[in-house]
Amino acid sequence: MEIRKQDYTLVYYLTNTVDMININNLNFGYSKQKPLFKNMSMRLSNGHIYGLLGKNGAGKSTLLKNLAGLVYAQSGTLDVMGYDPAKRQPALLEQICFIPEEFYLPSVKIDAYIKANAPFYKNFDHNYFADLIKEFDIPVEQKLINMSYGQKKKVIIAFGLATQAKLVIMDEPTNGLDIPSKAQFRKIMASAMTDERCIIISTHQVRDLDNLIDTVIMLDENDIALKATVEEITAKLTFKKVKEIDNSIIYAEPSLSGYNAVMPNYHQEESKLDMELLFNAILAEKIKFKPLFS
Ligand SMILES: Nc1ncnc2c1ncn2[C@@H]1O[C@H](COP(=O)(O)OP(=O)(O)OP(=O)(O)O)[C@@H](O)[C@H]1O
Repeated sequence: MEIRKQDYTLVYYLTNTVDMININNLNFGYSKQKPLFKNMSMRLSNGHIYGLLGKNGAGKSTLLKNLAGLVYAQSGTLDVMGYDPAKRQPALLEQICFIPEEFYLPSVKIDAYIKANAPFYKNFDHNYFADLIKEFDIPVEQKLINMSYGQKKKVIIAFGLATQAKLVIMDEPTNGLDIPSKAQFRKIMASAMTDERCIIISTHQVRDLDNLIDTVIMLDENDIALKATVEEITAKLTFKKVKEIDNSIIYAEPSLSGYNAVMPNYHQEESKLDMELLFNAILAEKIKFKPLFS
């Protein structure tokens, strides 16, 4: 059997801790007059769960679509496991699981759906899929089209994870999930994480991702406003409740008993990252945060 250079490249990417995604000077806009990303550069590696945050319209879904090869850069380069996703080569596509925010499922039962779609993924794990469907309590005898939005979402999450793809991209995966399902989702994602995988989850539901993501990426004003691990963030910043505001505080929001505040972590205090507070803080005080994370 002939082994192509690209097969070697893929094996290399899947067996080493290297940049799985390398975005270099990406320029993208749906029209030339309205650029969405300007010279964006970023590297993402395996073994991480990235949380992608940003205001409505910041470009989260668009960035994910660029990575999945569903829209194309105007200039700059995008390298996903050694491939250009815009070329949509099968060897790369079978290593990408993209769970979009909006999706269509056909008028068939799960069995027929799996029969039609699983063959595109040579590592598809049928037993794991069956376990996930059971755990998510999906009515297997019902046609997909007649399922509730949350049930459909759980089917595509289960399908996506069962593909065993190395790059898992999820756009607002917890939207539409009920409270127990969100907890199941967190548990399933934590166990789906392996050293070879890179998981990117875009969300507004930051509390749903609490304790799951290890790196925060925040998009704002056509670029990356922040990319930092939770460890880095809590090493540099303290999140705490205070009674009064003083000069040490970078950003604060009133709470019932005073303020929820973010301040530099001068004394290596341990605190828990409040992602919602961080998000609002960076939007409000981007210039003050920039030197801390550059
Ligand atoms: N197919 C499209 N054609 C033209 N403009 C688009 C298209 N898709 C998205 N946009 C625009 O691109 C911008 C970014 O949209 P995108 O959906 O990527 O943002 P988002 O950060 O995911 O937003 P949200 O949090 O609301 O889901 C928005 O201004 C949107 O109107």
